Amino acid sequence: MTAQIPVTVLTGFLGAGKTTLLNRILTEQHGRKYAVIVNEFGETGIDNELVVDADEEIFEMNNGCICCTVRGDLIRILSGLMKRRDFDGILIETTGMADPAPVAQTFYVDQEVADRTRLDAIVTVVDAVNLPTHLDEAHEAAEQIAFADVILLNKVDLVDAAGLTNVEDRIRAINPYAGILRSEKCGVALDKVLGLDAFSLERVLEIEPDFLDGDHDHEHDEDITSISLHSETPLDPDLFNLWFGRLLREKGQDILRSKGILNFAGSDERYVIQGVHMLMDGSYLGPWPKDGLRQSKLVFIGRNLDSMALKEGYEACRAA
Ligand SMILES: Nc1nc2c(ncn2[C@@H]2O[C@H](COP(=O)(O)OP(=O)(O)OP(=O)(O)O)[C@@H](O)[C@H]2O)c(=O)[nH]1
Repeated sequence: MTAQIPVTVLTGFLGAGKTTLLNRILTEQHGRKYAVIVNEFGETGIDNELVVDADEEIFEMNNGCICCTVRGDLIRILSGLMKRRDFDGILIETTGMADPAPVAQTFYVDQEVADRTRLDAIVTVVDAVNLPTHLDEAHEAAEQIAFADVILLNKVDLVDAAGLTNVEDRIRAINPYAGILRSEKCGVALDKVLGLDAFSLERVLEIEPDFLDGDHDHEHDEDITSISLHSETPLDPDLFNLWFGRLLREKGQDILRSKGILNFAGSDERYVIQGVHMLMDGSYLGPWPKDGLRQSKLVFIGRNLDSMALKEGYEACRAA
């Protein structure tokens, strides 16, 4: 019998640091090759462009949540990968809104996948700043912690010691078993997150006795939606930063996550903008492809999103 390929699921709420961890894994010298599957909540894929340009092939699954409508896609991608086997492991980055249970279920209830792969661990990245709010407002945040084999308590640079203890207490109340590693920018030794052989079916059955029954009945917070904006006209960087900064200051409670790749007038590089609630961050990512279209794309995920106002605000940032 051929060895089962280990699969690591990277999960965690919107903006916690999953792509940061994925990039860390892909850039570090470990001599292993990974197939990477990235799933996003918004219909416009941004993450595949934010994942470092490593040798690894990236399979993108957009327009739906990995735990719901696109599970068939996941099985298809996994089946295709199984035929090749030219890699040592599979990494799956879920959307920030995913419930990890049905993702884990795929590795047990689909026979072909179950025979050829082995769920090594569910690694949950936690945003030390926003976890308390996320736990109060979205049940997915608690599910991601409950199913974790390892938890990265990330963004420790932004929270004081008392705040970190408080967040750790909340994590422990949901999952007393998983190891908690404190991190800044997901800077942990990779042997603490990969090759752990940590996923335990028994523990999962304790949390969810019908885990092996196939269909997983779960609901998402219907209030959380996404809006994607696109344009080919270059944007004025000053106008954009002014608008975006004010938007997050005023609506950052409701705008849980924002991210984009922008075509700024006067620059040949792609500009990446990142927002997690009110915190924003931006940097140049490298040149646009030589003969490709320079299309800006911006995605908002949150509650009560006013698509008209967002569209108008964005369009007003066009360079003259
Ligand atoms: N200050 C600080 N910022 C961080 C840290 N880790 C990640 N970030 C920033 O947080 C933002 C979100 O990080 P990502 O890695 O894209 O988060 P994600 O979980 O992949 O986000 P989604 O996939 O959209 O849910 C980015 O701007 C990161 O640079 C950290 O430890 N400290």
